[in-house]
Amino acid sequence: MIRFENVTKFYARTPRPALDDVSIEIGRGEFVFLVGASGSGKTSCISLVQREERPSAGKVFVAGRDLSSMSAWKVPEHRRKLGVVFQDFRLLPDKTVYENVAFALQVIGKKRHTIRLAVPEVLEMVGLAGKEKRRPHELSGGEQQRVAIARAYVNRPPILLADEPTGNLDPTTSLGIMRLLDQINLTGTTVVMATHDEEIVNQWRKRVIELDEGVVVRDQPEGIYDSSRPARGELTVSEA
Ligand SMILES: Nc1ncnc2c1ncn2[C@@H]1O[C@H](COP(=O)(O)OP(=O)(O)OP(=O)(O)O)[C@@H](O)[C@H]1O
Repeated sequence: MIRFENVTKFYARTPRPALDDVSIEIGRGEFVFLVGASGSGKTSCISLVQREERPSAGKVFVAGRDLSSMSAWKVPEHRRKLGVVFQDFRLLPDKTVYENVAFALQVIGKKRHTIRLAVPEVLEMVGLAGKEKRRPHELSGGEQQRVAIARAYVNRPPILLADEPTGNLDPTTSLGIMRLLDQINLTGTTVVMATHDEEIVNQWRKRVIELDEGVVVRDQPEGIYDSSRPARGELTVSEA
């Protein structure tokens, strides 16, 4: 579903690469935690999958398509295969919960009757039925993240990318968000979650890919994460 082939990413005016010869393969329906210290390259991986960035060397494939040879006009279609969730929710502050989610369908030209059916269904799924008319500032952080997940998932993309989705939330609220992402994964959606959240990673025991200074230092099924342990040089990449 997602394949990185020897991907190196340099940003302008930086001495070392953000990603250094990264090769990863993530299959359809997998749930993967992408872990590593701040600056290790997690967000860069997510940006490459979205084709917000392009590799300096190597290739990124998503759903069989080589993103480097994809023409610009095909990029919006590519992005429709992805739902994306961020640490800071990124909701439209003047729109209601319903409108925030509906907007994601309006911009891709979905018909009104489709929107009227899909939005309540996804809001029910994320546990926000009854809160359709609230604006983001009238919701808790956890509820705002649920709106963001509803917006990312309403078009049922085959891939959901989540960049530190629990980064602004307390542990109990984080657990609820993680349960929701797990539930989405159980519908067959591939989920890639970048996180520092040791508690979540260690509790859920899913595949863990660890980055350290842009290098994959660990790829482990049912892995754990200990951020206090120096990653590079102490661990080897297993054939997962
Ligand atoms: N647009 C950019 N321009 C220049 N350097 C960048 C850019 N984006 C990221 N970097 C650098 O690339 C490296 C990897 O950053 P990245 O954001 O991918 O890491 P991360 O693991 O997601 O970190 P965090 O957990 O803090 O979000 C860092 O050294 C960062 O400073």
